[in-house]
Amino acid sequence: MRLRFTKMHGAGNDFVVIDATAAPLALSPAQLRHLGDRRFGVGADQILVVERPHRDDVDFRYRIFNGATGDEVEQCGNGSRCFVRYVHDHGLSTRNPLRVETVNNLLELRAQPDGRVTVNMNQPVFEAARLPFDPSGLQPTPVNGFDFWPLALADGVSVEVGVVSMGNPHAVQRVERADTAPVDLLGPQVEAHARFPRKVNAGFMEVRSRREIALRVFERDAGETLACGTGACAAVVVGIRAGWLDDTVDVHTRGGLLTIHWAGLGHPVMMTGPAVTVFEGEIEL
Ligand SMILES: N[C@@H](CCC[C@H](N)C(=O)O)C(=O)O
Repeated sequence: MRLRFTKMHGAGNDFVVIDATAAPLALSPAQLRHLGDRRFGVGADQILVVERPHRDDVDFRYRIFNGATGDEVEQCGNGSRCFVRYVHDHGLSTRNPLRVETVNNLLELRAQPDGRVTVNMNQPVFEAARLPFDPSGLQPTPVNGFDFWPLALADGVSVEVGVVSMGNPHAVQRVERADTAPVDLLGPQVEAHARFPRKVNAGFMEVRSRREIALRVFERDAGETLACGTGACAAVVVGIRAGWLDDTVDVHTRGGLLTIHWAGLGHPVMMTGPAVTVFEGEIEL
């Protein structure tokens, strides 16, 4: 099968985007991994598939697969911005804002005049069972009334994480400096920690001021990426709940800048950032 694709990125978190609006497309995990493979395929952190919606009140459905495993995941912040750019650039819709369903959510996305995209990422979810996260027997450390949970890692190391779901699970720890944080060492241990039965995205947040953080994320089934949109939302939410951050925060990732706004409990998280097309192509699968 010959497949047309578009290579895109949002702050360096990169995607292969495929149009399945004309006809249904069922790619196998092996085909998805091939698309994600940086040496033998195209190369991408995630594969995004644009489909017709299953319900009347939204414009599209979009599905997300981690490129390294081919497994479907619930949410991808940077991908959702690229999805809007893709749909507009390929003439699939001129609507703005667009409403889109993901496997477990409904998002509203708005292309901005400056080329960036703003996404209503919905409200963060803190219930442990919904991540899922198993806190049984653990003693949390409350910071400003928000719980940080101790995670025992190898060699007697323990880290304290704030846990939150942005549709997908996140565990965020505060570090002195993001650039020297031991992401390679601790990221895989947090990601696969037994307390997270479906694994977790591991965030390392440096608070630079009340309006600025630096963030690195070791993504579930992807390794460290240059940016993680849901990770940026999760880190800012945790920082606001802990009393460290104001409601609008610039998040510096290794691949670019994202701006996150959250007015607090009961409000959705708004994420603004870039969405860029790199090239288009065809591949034999
Ligand atoms: N890059 C993404 C998140 C992609 C999914 C993640 N790896 C997971 O498994 O939950 C983003 O920008 O949010």
